Amino acid sequence: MNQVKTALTIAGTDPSGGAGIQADLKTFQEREVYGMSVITSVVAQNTTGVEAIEHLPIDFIEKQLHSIFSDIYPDALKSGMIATIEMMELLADTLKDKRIPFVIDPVMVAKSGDTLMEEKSRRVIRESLVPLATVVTPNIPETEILVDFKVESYESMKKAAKVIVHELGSKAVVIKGGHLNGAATDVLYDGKEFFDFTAERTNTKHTHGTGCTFSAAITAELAKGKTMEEAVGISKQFITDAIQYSLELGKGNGPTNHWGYRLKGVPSYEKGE
Ligand SMILES: Nc1ncnc2c1ncn2[C@@H]1O[C@H](COP(=O)(O)OP(=O)(O)O)[C@@H](O)[C@H]1O
Ligand SMILES: Cc1ncc(COP(=O)(O)OP(=O)(O)O)c(N)n1
Repeated sequence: MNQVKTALTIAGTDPSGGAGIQADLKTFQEREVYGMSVITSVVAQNTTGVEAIEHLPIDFIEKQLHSIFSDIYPDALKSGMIATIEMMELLADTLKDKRIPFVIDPVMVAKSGDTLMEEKSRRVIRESLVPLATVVTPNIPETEILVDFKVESYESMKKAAKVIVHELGSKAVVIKGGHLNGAATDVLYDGKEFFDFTAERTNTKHTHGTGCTFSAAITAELAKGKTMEEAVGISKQFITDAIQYSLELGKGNGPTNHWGYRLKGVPSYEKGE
């Protein structure tokens, strides 16, 4: 019997390979699920920033979604760069009756400071997509836009997590602490319990694509049937290793290393410890 699990990413591109669709597909491959992609926007970007963006016509995004769902139905999916209100509405309409894990990485602004989601769409994502999510994975600035208050501490991360689940309607949320100081602590809230995932902060500027890689790993693990707590735990180790062994490529912020975990030998989660 064919046991392979499949995952779909719906996102924008990064021709330099560190973020977006390219990072998602590399992560799916490393996490041993069959990866598929629907492209929303083609982005001319590299390790130094974004040069130009072309959004694909909405009917063409719809055709790509149809190609996937009419043929290889994914076991889980994630969305990344969904820049316009039209794209959000299309996605909400397509996914409303799909009973598979849906991970939303609410990509708004790249680390380079370039805008990846139209300003007016930022609030719309709360009503159109977040209620459909199995888990949302905002970084600190994205969390602040979703909840409308400042998030500067562990306590305010927990307060924001409650708002995202109980008021915005996502089943769970992982608020990523990469933008705060000190240890890199992410907070998972599933509507009942909080779980902390903490790693030592790696002192590097080569963190291009961390959020995409982390959310793609969570998607892959959910596709394999892991619980949310297991999926986030495995993905936290995966992204920590990818940052620790990140690549000094390009002239700006180099990409994370998707095979970083292999450089450490067999990680404990692979040994079933
Ligand atoms: N320098 C770092 N060292 C270790 N982990 C980090 C570092 N920067 C970010 N992370 C982790 O990487 C993941 C992605 O977080 P973040 O960089 O905040 O996302 P985004 O790319 O969306 O801004 C989180 O698990 C976060 O804790
Ligand atoms: C097409 C595309 N999608 C998302 C991002 C943002 O990626 P992220 O993982 O948040 O990392 P940074 O690029 O912000 O370092 C992107 N750049 N491009």
